[in-house]
Amino acid sequence: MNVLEVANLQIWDNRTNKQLVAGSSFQLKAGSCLAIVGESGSGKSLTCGAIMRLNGSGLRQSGEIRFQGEDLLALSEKDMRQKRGKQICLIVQNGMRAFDSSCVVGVHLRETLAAHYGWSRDEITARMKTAMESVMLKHPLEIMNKYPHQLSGGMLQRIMIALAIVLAPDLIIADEPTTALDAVSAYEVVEQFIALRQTMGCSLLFVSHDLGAVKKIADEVLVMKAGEVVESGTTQQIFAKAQHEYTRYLVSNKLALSQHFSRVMGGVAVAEG
Ligand SMILES: Nc1ncnc2c1ncn2[C@@H]1O[C@H](COP(=O)(O)OP(=O)(O)OP(=O)(O)O)[C@@H](O)[C@H]1O
Repeated sequence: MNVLEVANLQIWDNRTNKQLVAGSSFQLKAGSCLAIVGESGSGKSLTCGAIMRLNGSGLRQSGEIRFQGEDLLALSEKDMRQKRGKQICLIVQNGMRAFDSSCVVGVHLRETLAAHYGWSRDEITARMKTAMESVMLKHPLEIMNKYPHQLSGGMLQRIMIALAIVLAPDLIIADEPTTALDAVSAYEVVEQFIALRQTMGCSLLFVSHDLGAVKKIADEVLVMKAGEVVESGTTQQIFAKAQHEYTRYLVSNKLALSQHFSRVMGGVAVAEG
């Protein structure tokens, strides 16, 4: 069964009328991980934004986006708000921007969880503490009392993953979750995503430039170029027998990055065909 079905998604810039995503279609099977790869500007984030219905009013879109069979584009904004977080959780590239810089992270976590669940403050804190410990964040209570700028990018990403663990959504969309991190933090965050899938069995849409991480985590890969899907297939097919010239170019050009990733992982040659 597919948890997500996107059919003929098209996105335009209202101001210039330029088409930014040109009719992409793909499916994500329940419990599996689909990675979207492609160079900067290929439409990956806009695709995530379209699913979450978070692209701004300067953009318009057409097509069909079905989540567990339900047409997301037909939902009222109120119903869509209920889906965000609790059923579909978005983890973005820059943890610093995801949190309100004017308050300690615990406030954001409590507000998010209180909006979806009728838990008391103590229960929320206890659940967050357990989840934060499970993603290797030491001293969670102290962390919850810190402002975002007092924490590293890797810590903020792990806090978002911990929040996702507590929210227990059916689908996690991770839009370049490791791009802003150093190699060691990126490795740790990818490990946490792998653990998350194993423990929660949730589906994952994983957008990344890091083909080493993609090879490690994804079951299937969608390759985007200039707003179009140029190829899709199993991770094995994409890395070993890519059909499209652009995919082969991406795989070979990202080799350096992947090898860096593999060094951090202790010598596993993740980028090998
Ligand atoms: N709000 C917007 N208004 C107009 N154009 C936009 C808007 N957001 C993105 N674009 C343009 O749409 C194209 C696709 O952008 P998108 O952010 O989806 O790329 P991406 O593949 O996620 O890139 P990156 O890997 O750099 O994040 C780009 O050319 C970008 O400049």
